[in-house]
Amino acid sequence: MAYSVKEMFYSLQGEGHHSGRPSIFCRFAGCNLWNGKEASREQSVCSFCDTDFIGTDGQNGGKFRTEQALVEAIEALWPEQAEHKYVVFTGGEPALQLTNELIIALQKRGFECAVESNGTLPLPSQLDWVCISPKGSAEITVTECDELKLVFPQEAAMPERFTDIKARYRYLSPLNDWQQSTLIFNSNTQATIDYCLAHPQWRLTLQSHKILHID
Ligand SMILES: C[S@@+](CC[C@H](N)C(=O)[O-])C[C@H]1O[C@@H](n2cnc3c(N)ncnc32)[C@H](O)[C@@H]1O
Ligand SMILES: Nc1nc2[nH]cc(C(=O)O)c2c(=O)[nH]1
Ligand code: SF4
Ligand SMILES: [Mg+2]
Repeated sequence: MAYSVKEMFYSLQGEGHHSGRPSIFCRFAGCNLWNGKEASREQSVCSFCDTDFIGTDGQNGGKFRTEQALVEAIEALWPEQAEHKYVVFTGGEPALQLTNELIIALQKRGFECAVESNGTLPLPSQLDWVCISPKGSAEITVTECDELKLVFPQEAAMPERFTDIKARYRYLSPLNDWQQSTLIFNSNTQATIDYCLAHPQWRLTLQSHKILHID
């Protein structure tokens, strides 16, 4: 199986349950809910995406023709000799490309494998951590996850719609301006705080990498 990767980098997980954890991000190209072009953003099912996932031209990006080639490129980004290896597959929508073969090959090299997915497509069974982030009116087909991380508020995807999804943790992440790489306190942040206080099964998470100005 060949993989199209927009970019790969080593940083701290900025969002959700593993916030602060050193992680390699492997960002696959392409998404099923938006083609990535500004001209079609408004007509898309997902219209607030903050990420460029078109093509393979980002840092450490490229076309990887085999699992082995991608495994080696990921391994090369982890600090030498260090343990607690962790890779987060994101995108774009990683479910379009991610396979158990890739995950198992990385696990053999000592990596835990996590995914950030919109939850509309089936995911490989061997993942160590599954984070689902529902988008607008898109139907969620994943029924169980480790972490449900909902961008808030979304008219067609309010938290009550997802009570049937089994999740170890439920987070609300304030909707941020996709044109801004800095996190600024705004009315969405306040609305998220208010919703969590009134519905304590939900916890606040912030895109902390946008506060810290790291990748
Ligand atoms: C770019 S997406 C890629 C993974 C997958 N397609 C998804 O949507 O979960 C990575 C994460 O960024 C979040 N995200 C994207 N745009 C955002 C925005 N404008 N404000 C807050 N979170 C955003 C998504 O909800 C998701 O949790
Ligand atoms: N630091 C950092 N944390 C992240 N968590 C999820 C991200 C993503 O774009 O999927 C992301 C990202 O792009 N950077
Ligand atoms: S589903 Fe994820 S990658 Fe696709 S457009 Fe929405 S936020 Fe971006
Ligand atoms: Mg991001």
